[in-house]
Amino acid sequence: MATAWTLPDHPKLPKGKTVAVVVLDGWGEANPDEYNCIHVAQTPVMDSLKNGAPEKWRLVKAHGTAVGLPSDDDMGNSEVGHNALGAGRIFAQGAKLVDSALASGKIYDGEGFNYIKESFENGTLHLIGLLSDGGVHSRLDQVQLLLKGASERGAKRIRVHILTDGRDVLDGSSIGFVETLENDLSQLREKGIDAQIASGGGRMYVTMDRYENDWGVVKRGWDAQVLGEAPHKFKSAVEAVKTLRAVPDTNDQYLPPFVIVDESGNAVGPIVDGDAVVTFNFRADRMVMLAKALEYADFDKFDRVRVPKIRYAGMLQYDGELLLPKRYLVSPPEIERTSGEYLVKNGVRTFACRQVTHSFYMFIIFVLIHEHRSETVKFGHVTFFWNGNRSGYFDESKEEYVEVPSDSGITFNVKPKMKAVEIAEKARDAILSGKFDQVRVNLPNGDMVGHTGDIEATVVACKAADEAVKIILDAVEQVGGIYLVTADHGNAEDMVKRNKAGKPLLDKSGAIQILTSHTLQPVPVAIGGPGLHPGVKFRSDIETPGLANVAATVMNLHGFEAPADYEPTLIEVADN
Ligand SMILES: O=C(O)[C@H](O)COP(=O)(O)O
Ligand SMILES: [Mn+2]
Ligand SMILES: [Mn+2]
Repeated sequence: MATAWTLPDHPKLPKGKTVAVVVLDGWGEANPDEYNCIHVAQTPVMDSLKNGAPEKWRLVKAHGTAVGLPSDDDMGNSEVGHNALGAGRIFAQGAKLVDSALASGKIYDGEGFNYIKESFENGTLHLIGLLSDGGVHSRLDQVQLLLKGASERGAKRIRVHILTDGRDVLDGSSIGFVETLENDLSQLREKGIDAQIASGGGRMYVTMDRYENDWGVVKRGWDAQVLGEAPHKFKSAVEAVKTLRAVPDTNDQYLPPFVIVDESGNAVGPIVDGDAVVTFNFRADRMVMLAKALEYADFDKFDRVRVPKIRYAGMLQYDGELLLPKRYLVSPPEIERTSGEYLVKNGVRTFACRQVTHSFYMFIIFVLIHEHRSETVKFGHVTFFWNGNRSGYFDESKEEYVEVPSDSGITFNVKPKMKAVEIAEKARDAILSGKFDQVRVNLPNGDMVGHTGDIEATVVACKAADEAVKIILDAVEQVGGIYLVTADHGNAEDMVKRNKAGKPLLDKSGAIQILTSHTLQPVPVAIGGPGLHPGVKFRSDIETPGLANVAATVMNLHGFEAPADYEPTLIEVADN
């Protein structure tokens, strides 16, 4: 059935207000203590939203089943958080879809697996991805099942190219994951399968860049994985990780690339003609660049030196618009009819097609042009993820996506303010220009600096994000607009691993265990601004709302009712 794109008018809320949608990345709500960097930081603007208008500030769930993850033990993340914010519904996410496909065995019946299987007789099966149980980009138990399943279905020679984590899991945990994998591979070897780890490196330094921020990262991985060349050579991956971690100031996230070599010093697993490759991350953003390098014939981002003729499949298809990669083991969630697409179509499509009278009215009062700003490390969050893992515009004439380049080649604790002011100033200018009805931004500081585990720097980061919010809210004030400030998941509000009672855990040496990852905490949603109808307040009848309830709320703020199958709006309008 054709989609009915026209949204009903909201019975009480007007159209034509400028709406600023601000997503604070990694900004959850937690008990105030010394490891809550948001609490420790001076954040007068966010504090005033919380304390100034209790009926216009509330918490929503940003993790687990509320955002389509397998269980409520799964922390939120940017992909699922922004997907829910933009799509207004909860879709079973990659982690869950891969779980079911493995459990039912359907993964082995699909086109993707049958394609790579053609290489099993004469070639090697290479698995490349993030080795941890973080559940954000990949999960070790899924890799274990895939190894078992592939070997039972004829893979005779297997090479695993690992990326160590320390970002979605504790730093230092990489050794345990490598040992677990080594154990599995040795069991396969006992069954006569030639299975080994072939290369590795830390996720932030090798392979897993995103949004084309730094192709050098992908090249380092390519050299090790495909060419079998790296500055460090070891006989085993456990030895590699232990040795490289012993160097001062290194951590799991930033381990240099290494290859595993045989007795004669030759790399054990370069990728060659006839091999099969699976990138086993289910999350797209940090695998798209490698997918391009593996799949595109025309490629000029770095010199690939040798481009093997391989059969390549992603765990999922990473980009539904680019159809990248062409082959994949599990179909991604079909996140369609996102709020962004609806809103664009209600500004323009109605004008262009049949509903002439209505559309003319719409056109005059609602030329909808979105402006989306963020710096490169988070750029795609308010575009790609927001739009249901889809790159590109819905209607280029009505949308503008602008990117503020990130600093590259540094860890963000060095510059915790990042480009927050630049992002906010661009948003401010867009709001003041009067050309845009929705200005959507992501402020990355709490998250990007939170992931470094540097508490002092994260406090500076939170203050910087708060200052950026002020710049944006001041502009909203000037144009008589509306704001909705929220976050995609927690991070900076809790920087320490805790026991069940909430007490910080200590490591063997008595030091606190720093939490570099996201959290299970809820996030705030605050609305306001001079353009907000005075009767608007948060409903009290939605008991456990989540991020998916935000899309209908934003549609209301633009003067529309949300589609019936969207999660309900958070707001109601009292007659006064
Ligand atoms: O990719 C990352 O940086 C982390 O694994 C998750 O962080 P994000 O979900 O905030 O991007
Ligand atoms: Mn995030
Ligand atoms: Mn993050």
